[in-house]
Amino acid sequence: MKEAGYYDESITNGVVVMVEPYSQQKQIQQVVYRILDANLDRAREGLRIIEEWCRFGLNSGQLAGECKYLRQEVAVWHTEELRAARDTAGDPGTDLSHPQEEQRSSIKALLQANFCRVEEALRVLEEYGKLYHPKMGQACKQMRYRVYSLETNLMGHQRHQLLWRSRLYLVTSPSENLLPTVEAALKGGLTLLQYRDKDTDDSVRLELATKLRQLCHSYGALFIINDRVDLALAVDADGVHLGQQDMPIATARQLLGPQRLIGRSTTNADEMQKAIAEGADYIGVGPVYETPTKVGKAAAGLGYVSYAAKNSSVPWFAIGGIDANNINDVIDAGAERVAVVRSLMQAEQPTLVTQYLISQLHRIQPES
Ligand SMILES: Cc1ncc(COP(=O)(O)OP(=O)(O)O)c(N)n1
Ligand SMILES: Cc1nc(C(=O)O)sc1CCOP(=O)(O)O
Ligand SMILES: [Mg+2]
Repeated sequence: MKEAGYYDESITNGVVVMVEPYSQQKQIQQVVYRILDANLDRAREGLRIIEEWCRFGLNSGQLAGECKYLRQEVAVWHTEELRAARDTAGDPGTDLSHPQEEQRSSIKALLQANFCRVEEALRVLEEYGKLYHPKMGQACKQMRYRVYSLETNLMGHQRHQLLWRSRLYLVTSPSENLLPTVEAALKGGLTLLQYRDKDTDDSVRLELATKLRQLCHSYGALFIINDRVDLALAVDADGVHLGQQDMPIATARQLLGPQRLIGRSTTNADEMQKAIAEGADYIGVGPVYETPTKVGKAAAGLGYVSYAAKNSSVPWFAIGGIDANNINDVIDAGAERVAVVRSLMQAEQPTLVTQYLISQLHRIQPES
């Protein structure tokens, strides 16, 4: 590669520009080379960490392939002269680490930290690369945008995988013990929570939703907001649950983007087909039994559960009046997933009830 020519000229168009003596030019060049070398390494390492999760955690050849492609694109710029500039012993940065780098609360946090690392490294490469090769800045900029897309796709993929794996869905009701109850359920293996509160001030909703999102994500669980797309965006929730009277799915999708989850309540076959056609990521199927939590809504019954078992192409959750006593009837009707409010919000031992409900949902389905 040609040496950086920026330091060579003393007069350009009759204007005197700053010139460093040759020895200083060389020194500056070495510094630029070291910056490029360090950040090329950083970008590749971060991509490799993300790639391993795509490959072994998500089993996604497509996402892993994109990581590998980006790693190889980065490697093209890692020339011998840049590697030769490395001086690890003389680098004061090798001992510097932030406490947050020493602990990761979840895979999501680990991935996000590494995406940040790759994106930052590419930004550095974009700027300093302009001093090295006329095409390096532009190439790194394009890679950075590809990494942004990869991040969006991967996070969406993660959410969908966890949604499919989730058997039990806790929908909250207002409670003095909201956070401890939710945490107890998370300890029991809950991976999907919906914050539902029809009568509280928005300031309180915002505060509680923020805390619940943090709590859920620290346990690697998905966090959904009932009814309110604006609140879901404000607290960076994983998605929103919309009933038949709530916002149309298409409008919510426009606001939330393709990667967040949208659930829809359904009570009959027509509503189910419409919700799926409109792009719902999952559906609620109920009420299976009449319930005081949703006063005035007639039961759809176990017949609708059986219909859903045969016809739904998206994950669906039987909901309404389900508890430890009748869950096996609902499972026998074909349900693999259920959503509950009172069974957990009013449980004396939410961890144990969560474990019990999940264990029943994992039992082998009877032959039909
Ligand atoms: C999982 C799940 N299923 C159904 C509902 C009910 O939604 P909706 O009909 O909009 O009623 P409200 O919950 O808003 O009163 C739900 N929330 N979650
Ligand atoms: C919020 C909700 N939606 C329903 C529906 O059928 O759409 S039933 C329901 C309440 C479920 O509460 P519990 O588990 O306490 O019976
Ligand atoms: Mg609603």
